[in-house]
Amino acid sequence: MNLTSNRGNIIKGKPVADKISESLIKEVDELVNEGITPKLAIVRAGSRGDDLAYERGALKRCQNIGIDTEVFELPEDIAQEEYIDLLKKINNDKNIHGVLCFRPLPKQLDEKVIKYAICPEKDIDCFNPINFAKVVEGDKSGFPPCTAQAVLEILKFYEVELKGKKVTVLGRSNVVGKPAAMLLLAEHATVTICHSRTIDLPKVASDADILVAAVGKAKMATADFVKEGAVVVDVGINITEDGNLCGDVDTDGVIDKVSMITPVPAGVGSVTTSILAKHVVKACKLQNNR
Ligand SMILES: NC(=O)C1=CN([C@@H]2O[C@H](COP(=O)(O)OP(=O)(O)OC[C@H]3O[C@@H](n4cnc5c(N)ncnc54)[C@H](OP(=O)(O)O)[C@@H]3O)[C@@H](O)[C@H]2O)C=CC1
Ligand SMILES: Nc1nc(=O)c2c([nH]1)NC[C@@H]1CN(c3ccc(C(=O)N[C@@H](CCC(=O)O)C(=O)O)cc3)C=[N+]21
Repeated sequence: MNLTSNRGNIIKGKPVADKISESLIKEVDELVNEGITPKLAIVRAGSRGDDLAYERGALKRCQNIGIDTEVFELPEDIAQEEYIDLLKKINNDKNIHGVLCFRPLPKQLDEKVIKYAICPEKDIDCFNPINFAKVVEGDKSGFPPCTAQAVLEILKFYEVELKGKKVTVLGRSNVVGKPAAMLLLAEHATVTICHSRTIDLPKVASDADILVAAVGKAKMATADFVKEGAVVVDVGINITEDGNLCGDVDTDGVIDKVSMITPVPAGVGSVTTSILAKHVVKACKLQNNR
């Protein structure tokens, strides 16, 4: 990538997402010609705002690529047995190749039980521990969480060297922080993971060549979190008082220090949905021995 200056480059998700979509359109075309249409099932209990935002983006992306979708909308107070019965039905449905269960689950549902109910072959957002273990082992045959994978795809697209680089990940959730750290480790980065109990966050963060913020606290990472010339990937999606989206990084405050930074919106979020689509196509091909 030809960057015009070595400071303050905003690296957008769209070119990364477009490149992935373009090759998926061709792959889906070939499958459809053979009578196979990849299909994604989305399981949503209740109507949380961030689930709906992801759902809208995912449906639009799949539609553009030619992937079928079906949303299973459940009441927020759905009983555990019913939720598991639905997953069993999806597991047995040959026309559905991938399933996305929005997380966190409503509190009456026991994640420790439900995560085993999705068969690993259709588990395209890494809910089942089998797929999570593969991420930790560096086994690429599974499905890492789409957002964690999106972080990697952006860094690769913009040719950011990872080997031997110091990377700090802010956040250790199973959906984003922890798997992103494992994927970066597999690329031979030296990874530090921070969380709410980390002492002197700015010091640990500002030691990094690459900073990944996945905390869920609007503009928390200020200029003192960032080393001169660092690359910053802002995963956070926070809704501000005026209804706009903002990241976990105080972009205005850090822009003059960084070499590259992903924006919010139009950064990691737009790549996440294209990875989701990529995983559905991969699952579909594996299930059809392609
Ligand atoms: N771009 C995209 O496509 C996506 C974006 N997101 C966004 O990414 C962000 C993170 O999501 P997710 O991982 O699900 O969030 P979680 O709430 O599950 O995890 C947040 C993590 O941040 C840590 N944390 C919270 N507050 C602090 C603090 N003050 N200092 C240091 N660490 C802190 C927590 O630490 P501890 O473990 O100690 O509690 C936890 O590990 C959110 O903004 C979410 O909206 C999520 C999915 C997709
Ligand atoms: N199993 C699971 N995996 C998730 O990754 C997951 C989840 N559950 N539950 C909900 C949260 C929240 N989340 C969002 C993703 C994109 C947008 C979003 O706004 N996306 C815009 C783009 C935003 C941008 O441009 O940055 C779009 O796709 O058009 C919002 C929220 C995922 N999550």
